Amino acid sequence: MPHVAWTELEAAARQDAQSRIQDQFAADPDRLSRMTLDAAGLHLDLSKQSWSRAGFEAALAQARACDVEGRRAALFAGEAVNLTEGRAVLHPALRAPDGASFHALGEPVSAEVEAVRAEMKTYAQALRCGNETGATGRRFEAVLHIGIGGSDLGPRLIWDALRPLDPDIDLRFVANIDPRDMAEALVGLDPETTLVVVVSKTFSTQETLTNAEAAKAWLAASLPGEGLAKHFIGVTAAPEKAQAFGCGRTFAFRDWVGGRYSLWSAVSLSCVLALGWEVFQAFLDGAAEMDRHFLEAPLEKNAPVLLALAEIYNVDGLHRGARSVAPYAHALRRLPAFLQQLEMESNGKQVRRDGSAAGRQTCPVVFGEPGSNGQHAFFQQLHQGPQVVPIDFIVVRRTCEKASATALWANALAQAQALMLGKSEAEAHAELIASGASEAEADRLAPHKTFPGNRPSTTVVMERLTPQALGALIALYEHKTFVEGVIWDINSFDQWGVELGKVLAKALLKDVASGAPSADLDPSTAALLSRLAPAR
Ligand SMILES: O=P(O)(O)OC[C@H]1O[C@H](O)[C@H](O)[C@@H](O)[C@@H]1O
Repeated sequence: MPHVAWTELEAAARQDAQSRIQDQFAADPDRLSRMTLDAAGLHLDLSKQSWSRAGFEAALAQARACDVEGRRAALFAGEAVNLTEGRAVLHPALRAPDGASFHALGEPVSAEVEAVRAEMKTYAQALRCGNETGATGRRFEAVLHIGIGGSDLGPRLIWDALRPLDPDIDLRFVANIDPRDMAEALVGLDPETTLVVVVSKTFSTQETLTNAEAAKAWLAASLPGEGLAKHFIGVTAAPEKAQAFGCGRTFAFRDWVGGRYSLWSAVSLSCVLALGWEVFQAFLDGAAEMDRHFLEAPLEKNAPVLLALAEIYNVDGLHRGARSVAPYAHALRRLPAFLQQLEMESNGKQVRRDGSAAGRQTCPVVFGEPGSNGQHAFFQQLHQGPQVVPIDFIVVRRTCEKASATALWANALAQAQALMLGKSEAEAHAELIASGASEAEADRLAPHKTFPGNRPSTTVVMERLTPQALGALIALYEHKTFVEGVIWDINSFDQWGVELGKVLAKALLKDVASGAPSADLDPSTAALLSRLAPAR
């Protein structure tokens, strides 16, 4: 396909850069109804974005010109959309209801997906009711989940979001190769009642294998050798490697499940064990509902498409290179970290699918913190910094059964309002005078108390943080990421950018082991290495 021009979108954005968001409501009386929608139990409000009606139409035209609908069909049809690795990308198959018929590169996959789901369900039931025990016959009371990147962030998000206050199974996570992570996770655990779930798509990730070995040593110190396998579960696309490591049981998934899209698979087994199958099924159902919406809703009322277009408009039209995300729910505190991997590992690319230079900004830097904590930290920059940073507010109406979350969501709404409206220097001046400041004092302080405003945001609202709502929310961002990749014409499903560092780390470890740094090290790295390497 020839490269699509950006002329109209850029021209519309130049125009919109001259206007203020709040004035768009008067200019276009339908703005609120056109820019709000409901999908899979979530409500989205994109009316505080920077686009005018013409700007939105230009963004929509860009999506059509890039054949978002055709590429979406190719994704769901299991074509090799990950073209640098020749793989299908079929995470929607993992959450589709029983009886679906997905194909990966022409091969049927749904029966296998259902079989693994059934296996997870049976195993979880047996473990939770005490039929599946450890080497000494005691029931499992804790699960230690070892994995990193896509084999960690998703399950951790699910657990934090959905865990009961007082869980009957204690779920701990270890990702970092820093031994401190493992040491903290093991505090208070009893080897006899701990199940270790080693999660790695490749089963060759250095951090995960190192931590798995450490866990093995910890278990071996107190358990009979022959029973060790009962305490090790492998979740991987390379089951033979998990068996060779000593896992007594493995749950498999295929290479058409990308690491950062794998939380719908057995990668979340630990969560299934700790939360029960019903909770996980509801989580899958929420995502499947978002899949249906993504497939069926017209582009102009399609939640992932609109979310993607708002970002495209900010990045490509208005040159905004960062986006913040603020979940106003303590239980969603890991969402920013999850989205960082999902979006930046998917779309942080500089070449098009055909290998030519993208020649433009692609994925913005994504960062965030839960609200309202972030307000007391980096929001200063969002309100008054020279750089405009669009933000997504995730608002949960009721976060807790016992207490009202009104103060929480009122803060979210107020932040979005403040970012959009701002405060002029004249207003700041008048306020200072009204509070008793002298004219000279008001002149001096007013510039410091001025807010430029006109800063865009999207608000996503859910009634409660149910498993369904969480599933829908994550699927919403997955499809948004996909649509952006289509419009930027990049492959969202490889991650070559993480490889070089791994190779160099291996070489440095070799240097340390041999005690002889290789001669071709740059002076800075050589000096740091000699400072850090233990003297021989
Ligand atoms: O699941 P694994 O094979 O252990 O991979 C874990 C993670 O490491 C890799 O370096 C990639 O950056 C991630 O996409 C992946 O999720």
